[in-house]
This record gives sequence, C-alpha cells and structure tokens, in this order.
Amino acid sequence: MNAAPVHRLFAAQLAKVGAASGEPDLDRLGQLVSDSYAAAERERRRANRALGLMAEELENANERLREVVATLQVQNGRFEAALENMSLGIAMYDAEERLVVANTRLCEVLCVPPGSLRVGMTFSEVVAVCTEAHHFSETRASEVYEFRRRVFAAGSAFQFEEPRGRNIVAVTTRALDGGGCILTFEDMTERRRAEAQVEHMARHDALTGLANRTLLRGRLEEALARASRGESFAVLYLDLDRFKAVNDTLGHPVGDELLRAVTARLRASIREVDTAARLGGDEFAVVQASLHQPQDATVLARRLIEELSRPYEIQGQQLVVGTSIGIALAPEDGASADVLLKHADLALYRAKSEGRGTWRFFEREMDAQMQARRRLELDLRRALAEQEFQLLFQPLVHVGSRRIIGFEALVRWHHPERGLISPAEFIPLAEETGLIMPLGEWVLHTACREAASWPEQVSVAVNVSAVQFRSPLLVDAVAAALRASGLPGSRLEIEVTESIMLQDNVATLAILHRLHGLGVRISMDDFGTGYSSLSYLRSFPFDKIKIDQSFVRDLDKQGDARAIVSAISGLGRSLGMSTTAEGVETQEQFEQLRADGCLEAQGYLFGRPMPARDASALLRHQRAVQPAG
Ligand SMILES: Nc1nc2c(ncn2[C@@H]2O[C@H](COP(=O)(O)O[C@H]3[C@@H](O)[C@H](n4cnc5c(=O)[nH]c(N)nc54)O[C@@H]3COP(=O)(O)O)[C@@H](O)[C@H]2O)c(=O)[nH]1
Repeated sequence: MNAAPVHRLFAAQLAKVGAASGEPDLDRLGQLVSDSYAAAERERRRANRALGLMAEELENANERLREVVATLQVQNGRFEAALENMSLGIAMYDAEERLVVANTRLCEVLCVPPGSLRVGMTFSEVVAVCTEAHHFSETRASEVYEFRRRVFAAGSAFQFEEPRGRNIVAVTTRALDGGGCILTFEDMTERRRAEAQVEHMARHDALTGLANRTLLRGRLEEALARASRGESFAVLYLDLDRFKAVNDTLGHPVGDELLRAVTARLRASIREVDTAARLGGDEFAVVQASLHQPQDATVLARRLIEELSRPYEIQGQQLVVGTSIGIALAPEDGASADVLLKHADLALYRAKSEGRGTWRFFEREMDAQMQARRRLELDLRRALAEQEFQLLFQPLVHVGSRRIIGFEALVRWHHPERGLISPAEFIPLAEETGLIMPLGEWVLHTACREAASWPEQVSVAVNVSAVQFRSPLLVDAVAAALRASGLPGSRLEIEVTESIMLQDNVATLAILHRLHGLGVRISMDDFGTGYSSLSYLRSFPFDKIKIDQSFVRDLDKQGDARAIVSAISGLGRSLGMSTTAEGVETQEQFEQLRADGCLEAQGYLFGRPMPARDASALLRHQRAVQPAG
C-alpha cells in the first residue's frame, strides 16, 4: 500500500526535524507544526482583515455609486421635466442624423400628431411626418431636407421662420461638437399676433379703429410721393358740429357710440384707396386719393356732410350732429403732411366760422389771417396785464316814463397800435383762449364798482359768456364783485345768451339758481336768434327777455318783425318776465315797441355806450331821457 503524499511544506518540516535521516524529533516537529498553525492562523486573520477592508471599501464605493446614480436620476428627472415643460420644441440629432432627443412639445409646435416624432427616427423620416401633416408640399419638403442637410454638414447656426399650418414657427439650428445638431422650434403665432396688435394700436385710434395721426401722416407722405409723379389728392379735415353738447349732456358712453356710428358712415362714404383717420375728439380726416379735379373733393365733402348729418339712433335716442369740412389740395396746398393738415384745418376754421355744416377750400390768405389771429391773442394777453380795456355804459330806459333805469356795461379794447377794437372781434378769441375768465372778472368788478356810485334804483347789466358759465368759479366771482363794491345783488343783472342752455343743463341751471340766490337778476339776451327754444324759458325763471336788435331794426319795414316783437312781449308778460328791446334807433321803432307792450328799451335813440363819468353825469342831469337827435 502506498503512503499518502505529504504536503511539501510538511515534508520540509519533517526534513528539519530529521525525519528523512532517522528518528524524527517529535517535540520539535510538534513545535514546528504548532508554529505553522499559528503562522497560518495569523495569515488567515490578516487575509480576513484585508478582505474585510476590501469589502468595506467596496461597500463605500457602492454607496457612492448609488448616491451618484440617485443624483443622476434626480438630475435626469429634472432635465426631463425641464425638457417636457419647455415652450420650445427640441429635436437633437446625432452625427448619423438620428433623432436622439425629442420632447412632447415638439409635436405640438410642429403641428404633427402627438407621439408621431420618436427618438430613433432619421431626419428624413421626421420631414416625412411633417409632409404627411401637410405643412410642406413635396417640393418644399425636399428643399427643407436639403437645407437641413447643408446645416448638418456646415455645422453652422441658422435661424428662420416658417409657416406650419396656421402657426408661425421660428426654427433655430445649432451644430453640436462631434457631429449632429440641435434644433429648437418656437411657436411665434401669439407673439407675432401680439406684435401685430401693438403695431396696429400704435397706428390706429382705439375707439373707432380708424387710422390715427401717425398712420395718417404716413399715408400722406406716400400720397405726396405719388403726387410728385403727377397724382393729385385732397385732404378733408372734418369737425363734428354740436358733438360737444351731446357728449356733455348725454355722457361719454353715448358720445363714444356716436363717434363709432359716425365712423361707420365715414367708412361707407369713401373708397378703398382713400384713408379715413380720427385725429382726436370729434375731429376726423380723409385722404382722398387719385383726384382728377378739385370738384371731386367737393362731391365727397357734400356726400360726407349729407351722410353724417342724418339722424343717429343711439341708446334709444335720436341724435343729430352735423359736420364742417376744410379741404386742402395736394400738391398745390402743401409739400408736407403737416402743412397739408394745417391748411385743411385753416379751411375748416373758415367753414365753421361761416355757418357750419359746409365746406371750404384752403386759400392762401387764410394763413395770414390765422397768423394775425395769433398775434391778436398775444396782444390780448398783454392787454390784460397792461389794462388796455375800458368799460362803457349804455342806458336802458323804461318805455313808459323814458327814465334811465339802468346801464348795460360793454367792454372796449384800446389797442396801442390798432386803436379801438370791437368786442365782437376779441370776445370770441378771449373765449377760445380762456382769457374771458380774467377779462370777465375785471368787467364784473368794474361794472359793480361804477354802479355802486349811481342812485339806488339804477342797475347795471353785465354780459357773461357761455364759456364763463362752464366755470364753477363764476358764482364766487360775482359774489366777490358785489362784496368788493358794496352793490346789492338786486342791482346787478347778468345777461346770458341761450347758448349757455346748450351746455350741461343741470350744471348750468345750478349756477343760474345760485346767482338768483345772490339776489342777481338774469336776462336772456338776443332772444329770437339761434334756437329761441321756449323750453329754455320754462326751465329757468328768467327775469327778463331782451329782444334782439335785428327784429327792432326791421320794425319799420314790411315783414314779420313786428309780429315777432309783439309775440315776445306778450310771452314775457304772461311768463312774468320783463322785456327789453335792443338797438332802438328811431322814434318810430320806439312808438311801435310801446304799442306792442315792450317794457324797456335800449339803443342809440337814448344814448350810445359811454364812459362811466358820462353815464354818471347823465344820471345827475337828466330827469327823463329825451330821444337823441
Ligand atoms: N361776454 C361779454 N360780451 C360782451 C361784453 N361787452 C360787449 N360784449 C358783447 O360784444 C358784442 C358786441 O358788443 P358792442 O360792440 O358793445 O355792441 C353792443 C352795442 O354797442 C350795440 N348797440 C346798442 N344799441 C345799438 C343801436 O341802437 N344800434 C346798433 N347798431 N347797435 C347798438 O349792441 C351791442 C349790445 O349787444 P347785447 O349784448 O346783445 O345787448 C355783443 O354781443 C356784446 O354782448 C362783455 O363785457 N362781456
């Protein structure tokens, strides 16, 4: 029987204890075997420790790896969320033109069915999906394909916009390092729509949608360029008559609706090639293109006046406004948009001052007149500061006794160069410029101061314009003039024209009642001209009606003047109002007025407007006024 093979290490130990040569030293062998076990034990422990350390390290490494993976997953999730929540469509292609990244938005922006563009598709397959969705024709698709291919190849960035269905898409292409490219698609539809809206708003009037001044100026420049090649055109400047009264009395919503209704008629009255614009408030302009002759502008102006003057039905109310029109012809009336508009405006001013509801062509001398008017305005401002005004007083007599019962205060302007200027010339200008307020106050104070020195049965009448009535300060100004002069309110008469009743009726009536509250009497001036609406006489208890001098002038002529004077006198009597006939110049007129029952009279027959000292002298020396001349 063969002995079992001995491990070489054990054989070495046996050799050491002499087992090969004779008797082995068993103690030594035991010692050696024990040492070997001990060494092996140490080795095993060392190895175990090393293994433990390695396992620990491995575990640590694993932990770190798990953390990195978790972080990467979070990061990935974030990128994914970002990609999916982008308003842009993203498509990333690798160097082989394969789609490697695509977000959901991509399909939406490119207007293709959801999920139809997937990672792994080739570029040409993506283009095919878009072609299928009818966004490109076959030819266009191959163009797109070729174009993108060049972008891939060139590695350069491109940006352009293209239509996709009803949308507009901005495409940005950027090459990636190592081949491939990234395409972003932005839906520009809303932005372009908003930009178009902003652009529209910048050039159109918000209320009516008509061109505004900016767009009008542009159209005028274009028309002027065509005019230099021989194509004439006209600029019609329109202003609505009586619009302000509608706006003030019925309120802005009604005013706005009226302006839109006017716009509709304006649009319907012009051709496609013409431009209608709103210049603000109740001012409009029309550029009438391709004018063959000036009469074409007349035809359009007449049509516009007719159309815009027809009654409007607004919020259940019938409203009537008219229009006045100024016309400038191009190129002869101006070589720039501003000059043409200015000249059309000057012509409009003339149309309005000559009766409204009509049109006027621009004439060269209008410019000079407007400049003269501007100079007059500057002079008027200076006149107030320099006290160039004087107040004259014209007697008012009692028809029965012919005694002076009062004076009407009438202002005069002593211009240092032009001499005496009539109030008929400067009062309208003072009204337009607002200078009537300080001027009116001066008149009130001066008139009350003078009247305070007269006998107590003699009163003073002061004209107050409609513009002054728009100010809430009027009543305070009257009260201040009475206080400062010590004149009782009952000796002051305020003369108003019926134009004040066309303004905001409620506010006007409130002012009239407050004036009455001061004891002041109110008379309706120039009655018989204008609207002469009897409703005005019913809406406020006027103390006096002044019969306009145009009727008195015609009293001795054939006609209806006498009937009118007689009717107004009768009306005054039955309403408990006094009546004064203005502009009495002849004894015959006076006799007729007396016969018709008119109570008071005023006119050159009894005295022209005179300085304050003459009025005082007249009062002192005359017991009864005798007819002059
Ligand atoms: N708001 C203000 N208006 C005023 C003031 N002062 C005058 N006015 C208004 O100006 C208009 C013209 O006034 P005037 O030139 O003074 O003419 C007045 C009289 O002089 C004139 N008149 C008087 N009698 C006769 C006459 O027999 N014949 C004739 N041809 N004219 C005559 O009439 C004018 C008086 O008008 P009225 O006021 O209607 O009584 C005029 O509208 C004035 O109102 C002012 O301070 N503030």
